[in-house]
Order: sequence, then structure tokens, then C-alpha cells
Amino acid sequence: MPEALLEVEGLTLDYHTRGGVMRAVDDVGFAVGRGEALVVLGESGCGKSSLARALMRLLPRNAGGLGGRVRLAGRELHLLDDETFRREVQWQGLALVMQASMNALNPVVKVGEQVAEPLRVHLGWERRRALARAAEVFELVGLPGDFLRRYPFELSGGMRQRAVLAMALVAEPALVILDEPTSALDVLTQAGIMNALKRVKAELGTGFILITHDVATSSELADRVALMYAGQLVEVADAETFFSAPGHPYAQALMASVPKLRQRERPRAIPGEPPSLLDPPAGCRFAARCPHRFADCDRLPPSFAPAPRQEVRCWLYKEASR
Ligand SMILES: Nc1ncnc2c1ncn2[C@@H]1O[C@H](COP(=O)(O)OP(=O)(O)OP(=O)(O)O)[C@@H](O)[C@H]1O
Repeated sequence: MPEALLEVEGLTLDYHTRGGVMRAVDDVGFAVGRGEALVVLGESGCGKSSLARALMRLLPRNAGGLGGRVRLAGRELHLLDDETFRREVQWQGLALVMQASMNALNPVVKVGEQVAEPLRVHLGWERRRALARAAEVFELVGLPGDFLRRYPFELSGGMRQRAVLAMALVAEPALVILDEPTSALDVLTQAGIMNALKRVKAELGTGFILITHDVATSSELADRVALMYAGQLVEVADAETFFSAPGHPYAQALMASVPKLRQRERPRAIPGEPPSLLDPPAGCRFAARCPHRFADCDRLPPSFAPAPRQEVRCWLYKEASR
């Protein structure tokens, strides 16, 4: 991995619900190198958006128990108060493109003004300079400069998504978190957005955390993959290793569930359901669905077995490394 840009250790986030306290992000740790794209992959409800919210401190009212250490370019973000975090880290350090944010653009404000807003409001740039910078970023993400003067309803879904991406990039953050950036779009539009992201990555050296449930999308941009299951990471590996030789039984099952061209075997669904985050099992969270389950899996939670290119949270690997 290149020099670490973002280092996350022991990140946790709880929600207070009627049914009790739910730990949606449980002891999550990973690193993202400079200019690197880490894909956080996992099925719906496993805690991916909660992870993004925890990193950006954009928490709903019923959230609590935000814990862990987050370092960005060596700066200890967890030691900052909220006010300093918003002023000094949001937009310039870390920026987030939230799920469905292309539908959250203000309908009565021209797109260019909205994209320039982080520069004007957070960095105090005057309007003309901010709009000129917005025009540069528009071009970078593949939007014609004259679209600055359009209203959101005059743009297609893909164009609006590019505009939201431009807004995240406008203050040149070191790292952008993208939560399901293409899930509401058709495949051609998705491909266009992924190409725009590749271009930004190559030209600006921006780091990315791309959150998705879609294996095909993830393989487009990923340098490394972090696979999430029931609130925890279960595998962190470089992309090539993950896609060619997934280690965790859940990773293997996930890859086997993806249809592939010219494959004789049918895609296999993963039987069963993930456990409730309100009452997760004491041992491995995937044990109930795992074809390789043995006695230890139900009794004790596995920790990560470290390996240079692939870390796996599974007793099979712990046993092997003993
Ligand atoms: N504000 C909240 N209050 C209570 N529970 C919540 C809240 N937000 C999310 N959850 C629950 O936390 C768990 C993780 O949700 P999260 O949205 O982070 O998952 P996800 O992997 O991003 O899924 P999706 O892709 O469907 O959004 C889920 O069980 C969800 O129902």
C-alpha cells in the first residue's frame, strides 16, 4: 500500500432503537493509501452507510457510542471537537457523496452555485472565483461548463450524479467517500461515472472509499477491498487477490453468487440471513450460513489472521496459522 492517508482503528457506532442498542459498526479498522481506492463491499444492512456517517460525523439523533481512532494524513481526527472537524476536515480533508444525494440538490438553485457552495461557505472564497473553480471541476467530471447555469431538473440522473461528485471534489479533499454512487443509474451511465472517477483518481491523486453492494461496480475502481458482514469487516485484501481468490467463506459465497459470462455453473445464492445486529451471535457472525463451520466458530469470535495481501477474520485461517 502507498503511504497511509486514512487510518481507522476500532471504529464503532451504535443506534438506540426500541429493541435496544444496535451496534451497526463494530470494531472496524482499515487504512487507505494516498491516491488509493478502497471498496467497502457488503450486502444491504451490514453497516456500510453507518461507517460513512461515523467517519464524517454525520449522525442521526439516535446514534451513540461513536468510538475509535481516525487519522487523516497523520492528524488525529478523533481528538477534534465537532466544530473544528466541520471547519477544518469536512470538504477539504474528507468529503462524502451520500446515497441518493443526486436527488437532494436544491431544485431552485442553479447547479453551479451549489457546487461552488463549499468554497464560498467553508473557505470564504468570493463568488466569481468559486464559480471558476466549479467550472474546472465540472470539466474534470465530464460536465460541460455551461451546465453551471442550469437547474437540477434540467439535468439527467447521471449528470446530477456528476454534479454531486463535482461538489465533493471542489475543495480538493484528500479523500472522498462515495456511498452507492451509481446504484440508481442504468449500466451505461454507471460506466460513465466510473470512468469519471478513474480520471479524477489519476489526475488529482484523490483517495476514495467506494461503498457498494455491487461486486461488478466495485471491481472497476478498487485497489483494495474491505468486505463487511453484520457490522464487522471480515476480509481486507488487495483487489486482485480478493476477486481471484477470496479468502473468507462469506467472500467466497458472495463471489459464487455473482453471475459470470461463459460460466457453466449457475450463480449460487447464499442460504439464510445475516444475524440481527441487536443480538449478534457470540462466535463468528457468518457461522450459521457457513459451509465450513466447526465447533470454535459458534463459541468464539474470530480475529483477523494477518497476511501480506489478504487479512481474513475466520477460524479456518487462525487454525492454519497456529
Ligand atoms: N438511524 C437509525 N436508527 C436505527 N437503526 C438504523 C439507523 N440507520 C441504520 N440503522 C440500521 O443499522 C444497520 C446498518 O444500516 P446501514 O444503512 O449502515 O447499512 P448499509 O450496509 O449501508 O445498507 P444499505 O445499503 O441498505 O443502506 C441496519 O440494520 C439498519 O436498519
